[in-house]
Amino acid sequence: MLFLVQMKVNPPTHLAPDEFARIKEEEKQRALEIQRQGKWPHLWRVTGKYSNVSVFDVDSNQELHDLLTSLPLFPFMEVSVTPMNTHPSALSE
Ligand SMILES: O=C(O)CC1=CCC(=O)O1
Repeated sequence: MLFLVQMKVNPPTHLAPDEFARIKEEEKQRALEIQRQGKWPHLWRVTGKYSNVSVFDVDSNQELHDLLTSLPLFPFMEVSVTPMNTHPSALSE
């Protein structure tokens, strides 16, 4: 199942900068782990914004929820999820 996921990061104001830097490094390592598992095939920065556009390839809504909530930055992000189907006019999936 493919999902378009958009994540907007809202950096916390109550954390010291080095603490937030540590969380961002943990986020990177967790994101790399999920990508290596083949569950996160696309991750793009939205130009000019602290935001990304991603595609997740998972087996269920629950699996996507579990992956997203496992991200260390999850408490500091607004996340929107759009389920996707193959388009009938698409040349390839
Ligand atoms: O910086 C972001 O867009 C948030 C994020 C998601 C995965 C990652 O490594 O950073």
